[in-house]
Amino acid sequence: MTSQAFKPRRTSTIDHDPLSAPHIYYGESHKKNARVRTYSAIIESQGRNATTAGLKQPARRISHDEQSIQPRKFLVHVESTLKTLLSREDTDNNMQITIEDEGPKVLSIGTEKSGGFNKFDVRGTYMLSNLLQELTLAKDYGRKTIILDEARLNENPVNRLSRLIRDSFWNGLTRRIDGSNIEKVGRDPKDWTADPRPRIYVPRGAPEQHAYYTRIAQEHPDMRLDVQWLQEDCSDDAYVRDLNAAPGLLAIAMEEYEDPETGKKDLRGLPFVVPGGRFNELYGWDSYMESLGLLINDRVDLVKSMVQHFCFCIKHYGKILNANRSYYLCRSQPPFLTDMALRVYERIKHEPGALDFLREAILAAIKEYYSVWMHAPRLDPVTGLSRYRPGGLGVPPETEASHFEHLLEPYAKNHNMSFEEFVEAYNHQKVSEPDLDEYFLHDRAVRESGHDTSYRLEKVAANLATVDLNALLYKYETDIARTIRGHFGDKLPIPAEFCTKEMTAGCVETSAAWDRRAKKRRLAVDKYLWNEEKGMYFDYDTVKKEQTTYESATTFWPMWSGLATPRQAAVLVSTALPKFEVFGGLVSGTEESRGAVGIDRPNRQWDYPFGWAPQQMLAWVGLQRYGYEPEAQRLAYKWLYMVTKAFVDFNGVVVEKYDVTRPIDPHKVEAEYGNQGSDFKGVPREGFGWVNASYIYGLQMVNAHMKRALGACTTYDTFVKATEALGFY
Ligand SMILES: OC[C@H]1O[C@H](O[C@H]2O[C@H](CO)[C@@H](O)[C@H](O)[C@H]2O)[C@H](O)[C@@H](O)[C@@H]1O
Ligand SMILES: [Ca+2]
Repeated sequence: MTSQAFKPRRTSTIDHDPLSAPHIYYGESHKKNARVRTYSAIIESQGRNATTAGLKQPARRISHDEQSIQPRKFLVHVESTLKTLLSREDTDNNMQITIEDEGPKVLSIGTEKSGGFNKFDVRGTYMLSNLLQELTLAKDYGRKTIILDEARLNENPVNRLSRLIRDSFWNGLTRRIDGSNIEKVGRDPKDWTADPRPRIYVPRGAPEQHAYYTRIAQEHPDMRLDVQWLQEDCSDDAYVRDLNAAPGLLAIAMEEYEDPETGKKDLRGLPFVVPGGRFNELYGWDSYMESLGLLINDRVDLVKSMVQHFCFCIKHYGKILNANRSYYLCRSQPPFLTDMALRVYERIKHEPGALDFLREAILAAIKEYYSVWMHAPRLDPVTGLSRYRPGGLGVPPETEASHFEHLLEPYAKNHNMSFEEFVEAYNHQKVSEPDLDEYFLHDRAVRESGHDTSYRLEKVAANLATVDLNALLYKYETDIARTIRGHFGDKLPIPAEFCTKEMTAGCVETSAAWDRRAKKRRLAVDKYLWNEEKGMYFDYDTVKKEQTTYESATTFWPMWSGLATPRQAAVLVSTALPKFEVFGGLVSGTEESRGAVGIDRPNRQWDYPFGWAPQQMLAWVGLQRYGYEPEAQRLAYKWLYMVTKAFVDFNGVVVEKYDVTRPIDPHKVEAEYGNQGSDFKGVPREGFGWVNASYIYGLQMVNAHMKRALGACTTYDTFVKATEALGFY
């Protein structure tokens, strides 16, 4: 095979940042720098005989540029290199290059300096998968030939992942709901109907949005946008069930803006971040978790608007929704609004309107507190504690079709019906099955808790005063007290639209009442949820009137919210922490609590051996709050190492959850609907919202030594040995 050299038009002194974001690096301005007249094809076919180890030999080298003092750049023809790379290295044909592929793990590509004549070996899974990612991006931008900096291929993985999250993933996950975007965000991978189409439900209190979307639908008939009013009482169980025949988005906050070109005023959706994968809408607690990373990445605008969306939801739907789809209308999620709003306020307090923003959020949180969490059916009047206990009827439609088969098949059989016939009859109360009613009451509560699903909660969730929820409400109470005192002169008048019947006479809130509520909750939590003997918190069954025994990582949430006393915190660290600490950080629950799993008792994704970003982040913050800095850093290191290693070995993967006991491929989780975030072609574009955030947030917690060690993919044990040997710790 012969090789023809390029004659590049310029030397390699391009004035650019080799690690700039893809739209800059591959976008128009960069394009002109890589115009070439000819291209020398990669030598691909030689040396491909199998070795004894079953691996293929690298392609034959021509001339190699092994030595270079200048940062190396390559001159690459995008399409042909992609083709060669995939055919040699992606041996399991999943459009990713991972440690499971059995290719030669080396590809020679032409150097820019030699006009592509001399070759350099790109070696190993990480560099090759980065090459695949870069070529895929270049192709997206319509590039035929590129000059590629080696720095993009061998970049320190910690820097690379942080950079991708900051420059690409957040943008990939950002949505606005308006005419410009409704086709994208209207798409619902969970839609079960025969004719999925963009549909938006607008609450009665937002007529301007109804008029807006009606106009958009008329202007763009090709979108097939269906615009519907919601009825006034939009949480009525039967009404929400009936909407399942035509599922759709629920309208969220919009702003007025002026088109800079035409000078015309119009509405525009406020942006927000979706979790990723099948979750393409605004979620409750995911948004909070995402905000912890977004704020570090200076995306205050996004977090601020997510707070505004939550205020809109409380005003128009009566709660912060599980997510803004019609089938979530009865359901909320773990409440984090006060903390989220206060974090934003800290960043914008010098701006005009900042205090109004905070006031609006605190008023909304107060309304939510009274009317959702301290109200029937979620409030347990005996203990004064709260439960996840949403309304709703029938089988949750958004789950995987097979999720309830095992449970429902026997009922269908008894009624002599097919599975589908039975679900239809049961949902519309044409057959009565009280046991199933009870089952689904708890199932809906499991989903409201965000911990869907887990043997901690199955068949009992709606009766539990959980540690998690009550720790969060304590945070509301203390945040609200502190804010009223510190920002509103200890008197917060409540406008009529935020008043509920539980509010004090004259509708003025003062900090003293909120301090009392917090104190009362702490006493109740100590009485019902704290277990002195076992040295940790447990949920309390308000019907059986006893503590449960399932050991859950939620036991650390009282440290996050400041509910635990310093002594309780010390006991949690010495007694509970060792039960949950594993290879990749904290596991959701202990193996013993989960019990045996098998064909008839499948794995649940919020049980052992799985670990989730929110559990890690809340525990880190809690540990720091009580002065357990080394423990917080250790847990953060373990989690970050696991995420980094999977990212390096599996083509940049970042997923919804991890098997934190599995060192080699922790992202492989086969529970319930599988793992979200792993199914991409060539290049990851989104990661997963809360794991992205945990990565950015975690990196702020670990020290400089740890950060360096993570960049070199050093396990925690090796890191400790090395630093001990050097006398650092
Ligand atoms: O479709 C099944 C369930 O999916 C959601 O739960 C999971 O994803 C959410 C978004 O990332 C997350 O908030 C939750 O903690 C996860 O378990 C949804 O929230 C459930 O309501 C739904 O039934
Ligand atoms: Ca592969």
